[in-house]
Parts: sequence; C-alpha cells; structure tokens
Amino acid sequence: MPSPEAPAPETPAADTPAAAPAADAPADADAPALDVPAVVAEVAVVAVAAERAEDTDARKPAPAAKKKKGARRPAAIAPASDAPVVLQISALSKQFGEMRAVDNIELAVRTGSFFGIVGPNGAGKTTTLSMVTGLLRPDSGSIQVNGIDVWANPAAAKRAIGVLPDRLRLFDRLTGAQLLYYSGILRGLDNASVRERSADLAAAFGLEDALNRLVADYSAGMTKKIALACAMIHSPRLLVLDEPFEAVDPVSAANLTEILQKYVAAGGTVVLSSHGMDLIERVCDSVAIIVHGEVLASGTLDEVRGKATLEERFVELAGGRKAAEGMEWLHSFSD
Ligand SMILES: Nc1ncnc2c1ncn2[C@@H]1O[C@H](COP(=O)(O)OP(=O)(O)OP(=O)(O)O)[C@@H](O)[C@H]1O
Repeated sequence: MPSPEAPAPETPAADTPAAAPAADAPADADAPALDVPAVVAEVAVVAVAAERAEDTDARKPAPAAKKKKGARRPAAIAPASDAPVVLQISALSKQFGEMRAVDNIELAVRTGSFFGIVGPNGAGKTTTLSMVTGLLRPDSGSIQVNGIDVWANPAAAKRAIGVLPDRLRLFDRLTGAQLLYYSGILRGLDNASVRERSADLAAAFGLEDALNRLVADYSAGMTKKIALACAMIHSPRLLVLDEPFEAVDPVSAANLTEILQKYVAAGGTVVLSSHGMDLIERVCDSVAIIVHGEVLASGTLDEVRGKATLEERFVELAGGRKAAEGMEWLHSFSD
C-alpha cells in the first residue's frame, strides 16, 4: 500500500469539489467556495493558544453565559425563509421486512443552517441520514442536495456532502495521516492541499500526536474525530453527521462545536443527529423530532419547542416517560 509520501494521482480539476463547479452544478454553484481549511486553521490556532494559556480562568465560560436551572437557552438564529434549500427530502420511505423504519419523511434544510435531528432509539434517524448520504437506497421518495438528486446522480451529489456515518467503518489499518491523505486524494484534492488541510484538521482536533498511529489503535473518541476530519477535508457544502459527539470528551466537543459553528457562519450547512438535547439547543437553529419513522415536529428551535424545553417537547412527542415500576428482583442482590 502506498504511503502518504506517494505522489497524488492526477485528477481532472473540474471533477474536484475544491475546483471549478461541475457542469451539472446547481444554480448557486457560483457562490464563493467555502473556505473550510481557513475556518479549521483559525480554530486550530485558538485551540493551541488556549491550551498554552497560563491563565486557565480565561477558558472558563463568562458568568453571563451560565444557564440558570430551568431557564431556556436562546435559540441560534435560523437562516432567512428565502435562503436556498441545500437539502430537500421528499416523501422518503424505507421498510425493513414488515417494519416501516422511515415513513414518508419531508424535510427542507436551508443553506447556513445548523439542523438537529432528534428521536428515540430506533426512530429512524440513522436510516434517514444513510439514505440522504447515498449509503442506503430508499424504497421511495427523493433527496436533493444542492439541487442534485442523490440517487439519480450520486457522484455529483456526494461531492457536495461530507459524511460521518453512525457505524464507523474506516480503513483502520491505515494511520490517521494516511486516512486523511486518501480521503483528500479520493475527493480530488492535490497533494499540497491535502497535506496543508490534514495539518490544520489534526491541530483543530488535537490529533497531531496520533497521526502516525494506526486508526485501529485509536480510542472511540479519537476515531470519531479522525472520521470527522476526513468528512471535512474536501470543503463540502453539507455536512451530515450521525451522533458526532458520542464518545467525544467535553473539551474536544467544545472545539468541534466551534469548528462546526464557524463552518456554518462561512456558509456551510450541518445536519446532525444527537441524543444530547442540551447540545442541540445550544448549537442548532432548527430541529426535527422523528418518532417511529415520522417527522412529528420540525422548524426553528423556537417553533418546535414552543414554551417548553426541547427535552420536554421531545418526551411529550415520544409518548412520555415510562414509570420505573417492577424489577423488584433488581433490588434483591444475588449475594
Ligand atoms: N439493516 C436493517 N435491517 C433491519 N432493520 C433495520 C436495519 N437498519 C435499521 N433497522 C431498524 O429500523 C429502525 C430504525 O433504525 P435506526 O437505526 O434508523 O434508528 P435510530 O433513530 O438511528 O436509532 P438510535 O437512536 O438507537 O441510533 C429500527 O427498528 C431498526 O431496528
């Protein structure tokens, strides 16, 4: 297997996500290219500086930012209602045997949105996101990314998407550096860009010291971070992240959140699924609640949660909590 030292294969520039728009690019392809590396580099500098700062108080949240118990977080501002739709899901369904995992889902996500998808275990979130990213074929319905039909024109659509799938299947016999290298090269980046972006991403995610180790030897959180770095290396217009914060430590999660917020501020769009209601309320401007494969609520965070918290609204739509009755046997210990 060639090492990252190997020269990059020549790739037609017009076929690269970082180069000129493809002939079938959507109407807004003239928009300035997303400068994800700049965003990541900036966060990397901030992260390193913060780590070196002697005054650790500087990293504590300002008192004003503290959330009072029971108080609702103000919602992030959602894109304007006339902002272009970057992800359109129409009448999407998927059945496994008798089980309808995704049932006629409709969703529209606008450019510049930080969009959260929440739902109980088995609600259909991963199934939906897998269909959106071209990993699982829908039974019916359609998905458009940046105006391109994902299942009619998968190669073009995938150039616009960065994916962090739920069950990570990485080439884990590669080192982190090799994995980043091949992710970039396979997305059509040139050698120099891959190296520069890899260094920026490694610094931003705190993976510099791990780059020469096999990914198979990474912890769960490190694996998540290298997978996310691979998803971002080609500056996609849309990042689809299934449980990105699972197994990630709080400091790394804060770094990651900052990277994603800056990516969104620069015109990117993030769709993520999470069970962390607090995190969704903190970072997302819009949200959808999926239960039993159906979207029961969607819109801006304030539209969905109303006067309640997102967690209260979620519990209400998911059918309420089950009282912890029975299981007395659990209190009669085995010894
Ligand atoms: N390949 C498959 N074959 C059969 N059933 C499947 C398959 N993939 C998913 N399912 C079923 O589809 C339903 C939705 O699963 P999915 O993984 O999309 O849920 P989820 O909302 O992502 O759950 P979680 O929060 O637990 O990750 C579940 O009942 C699951 O068992």
